[in-house]
Amino acid sequence: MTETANVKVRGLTRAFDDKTVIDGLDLTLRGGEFVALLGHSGCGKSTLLKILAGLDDETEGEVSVPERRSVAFQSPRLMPWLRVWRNVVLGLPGSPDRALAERYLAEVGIEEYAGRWPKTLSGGQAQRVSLARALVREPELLLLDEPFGALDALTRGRAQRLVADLWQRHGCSVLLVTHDVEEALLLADRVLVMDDGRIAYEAEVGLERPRDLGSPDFVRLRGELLHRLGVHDASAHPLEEAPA
Ligand SMILES: Nc1ncnc2c1ncn2[C@@H]1O[C@H](COP(=O)(O)OP(=O)(O)OP(=O)(O)O)[C@@H](O)[C@H]1O
Repeated sequence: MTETANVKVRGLTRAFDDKTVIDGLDLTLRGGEFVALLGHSGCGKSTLLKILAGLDDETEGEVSVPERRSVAFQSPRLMPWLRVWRNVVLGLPGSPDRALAERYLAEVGIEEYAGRWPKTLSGGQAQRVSLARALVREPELLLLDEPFGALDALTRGRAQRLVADLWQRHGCSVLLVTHDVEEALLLADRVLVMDDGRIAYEAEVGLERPRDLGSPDFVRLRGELLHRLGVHDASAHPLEEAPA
C-alpha cells in the first residue's frame, strides 16, 4: 500500500457534442483509500470512471492514474464462450493459467465454479467472477461501477462484505460508483457527491469498521449526504430514476 496519491485529476473536462458532462473536475485518491462516488443519474459518474479506466481519452485536463488498474461494471460482462476460469485470466499475457485463475476464484469464494460456463452462474456468482478478473491483475486502483446494482438485497450484502475484505487484503485504492448512500457509508473512507460536472461535496466517514447502520454518527452522515443530494424521502435507492 502506498501513502502517496495514486489518482490525481485536475481540471478534467469531457463534453459529448455540445453537452459538457464533466466540467473542470478535480479529484485525488490516496494510495489504499476507499472512496465512494454518489450523484444523480446522468451526472457523469460512469463517464469519470471510464476516463480513469483508460476507456475514454477525448478529454481536457490532467489525469494521473496507476498503470495497474482494473474495472468491474454492474453487468459482469463475461464471455459466454469461455469457461469461468478462462474469463478470469482473459487478456493477461502468456498462455491461460488455470491455477492462477483458481487462486483468485478462491479469493472470491467460488473456486469450484472454475470449469463452469458463465450461463450456469447466478447473478451474484457472475459478479464474483468479474471481481476475480479485476483482482487477478493485482491492481493498485480498482474501479467499481455499480457492481452490486443488479443483485438482490441478500446477495448484495454478501458482495459488499466481500469487497470490503478484498480491499483490506489487497490494499489497493478503490473508487466505487453507487446510487446507495448506505452502501457508500458502509464501505468508504470518504464519500464524494458529483454535481454540475464536478465534485460538489465530500464527507470523511471516519467510523470504525464494520459499521453500524444504526449508530448516531452513521445516521447523521447519512442525513447529511441525503440532504446534499436533495433527497428528503430516504428510500433504499434514493438516487435511481423512478420507473416511467
Ligand atoms: N458516449 C456518449 N455519447 C453521448 N452522450 C453520452 C455518452 N456517454 C455518456 N453520455 C451522456 O453523459 C451524461 C452522463 O452519463 P453517465 O453515464 O456518465 O452518468 P451517470 O452519472 O453514470 O448516470 P447513471 O447513474 O444513470 O449511471 C448523460 O447525459 C449521458 O447521456
